[in-house]
Amino acid sequence: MAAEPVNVNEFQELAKQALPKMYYDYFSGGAEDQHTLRENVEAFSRITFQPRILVDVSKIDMSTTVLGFNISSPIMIAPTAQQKLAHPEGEIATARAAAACNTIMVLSFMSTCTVEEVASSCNAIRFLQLYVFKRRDVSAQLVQRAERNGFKAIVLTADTPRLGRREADIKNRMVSPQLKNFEGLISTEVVTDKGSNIEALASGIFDASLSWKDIEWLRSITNLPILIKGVLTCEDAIKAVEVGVSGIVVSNHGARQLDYVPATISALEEVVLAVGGKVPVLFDGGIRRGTDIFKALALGAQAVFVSLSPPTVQFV
Ligand SMILES: Cc1cc2nc3c(=O)[nH]c(=O)nc-3n(C[C@H](O)[C@H](O)[C@H](O)COP(=O)(O)O)c2cc1C
Ligand SMILES: CC(C)CC(=O)C(=O)O
Repeated sequence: MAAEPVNVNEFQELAKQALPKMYYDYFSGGAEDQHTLRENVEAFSRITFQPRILVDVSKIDMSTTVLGFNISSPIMIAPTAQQKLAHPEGEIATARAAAACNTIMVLSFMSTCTVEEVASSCNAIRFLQLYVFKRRDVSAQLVQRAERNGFKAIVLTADTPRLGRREADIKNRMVSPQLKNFEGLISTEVVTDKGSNIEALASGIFDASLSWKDIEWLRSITNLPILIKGVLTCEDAIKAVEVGVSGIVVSNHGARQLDYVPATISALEEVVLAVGGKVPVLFDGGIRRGTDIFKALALGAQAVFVSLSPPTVQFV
């Protein structure tokens, strides 16, 4: 029998063997040259520690609080779309994992299980990630369904006016299934014989005109706290605080959007300094080990998101 995997990279290798190439490439790939994809991981390896010795570490409490919710450790689950492509139980299995770990799951707006299915599957603390569609009424309906079903916050993804150019998806003609959340509302089943169907889907339905003024619109349709995901600069961090968001997520979307943006760990400190403790700063991108999380916390993140790409989804 093969030895048990002992780290995320080894899980990823197993996922590569288990998944159809089209899906593995979708889950693991980045945009264009994948420069930022590599940098997200490599920038962590350039940060080293100055350890102090003879400190009593016999009792460790890793629990923390995010938006008033106590979680067992500063590790939350990032929104990742279409999880049933990796495992038949999809986002329900992820929610159960979040509940078992006593942490927060952010459900992707483009999930394969509905908000109702996820809500009734377990008592995990759930936030909903939001994409704003050209059909604003569809986005609004989903936000309101999430609110009715006990979701606790909205995480507005602000780095995806169009989908990043993911060349593996173009070559594979990546397909996009009909997403159950939108049945009867809008079709997500795009069929194009050219390139990535998922890219065609995003350019067809995502509202590329989304801008700062729309935070006001979002506030008008929900009472939930709003976090903004995709901040990489002090300028945008200051704006986010000015428009009154409840939290900021430093993220480059796992390097799947604009290539050649900085590794997120390189952008974290300037955002933390600009925010000055006014709202919590969360972080994702390139985390593969506990020491990566320690580095993000040391640079001022309140907690991190890890993405459940195939490594974990397939084998939890
Ligand atoms: C397969 C996959 C799907 C994703 N889907 C979404 C999504 O639907 N919404 C979103 O805001 N971010 C999405 N992301 C980005 C993640 O939330 C997160 O920002 C990123 O994966 C963190 O980087 P990491 O993968 O290196 O941990 C996705 C990432 C992956 C890998
Ligand atoms: C369906 C996609 C728009 C989901 C996403 O955000 C991603 O694949 O990065």
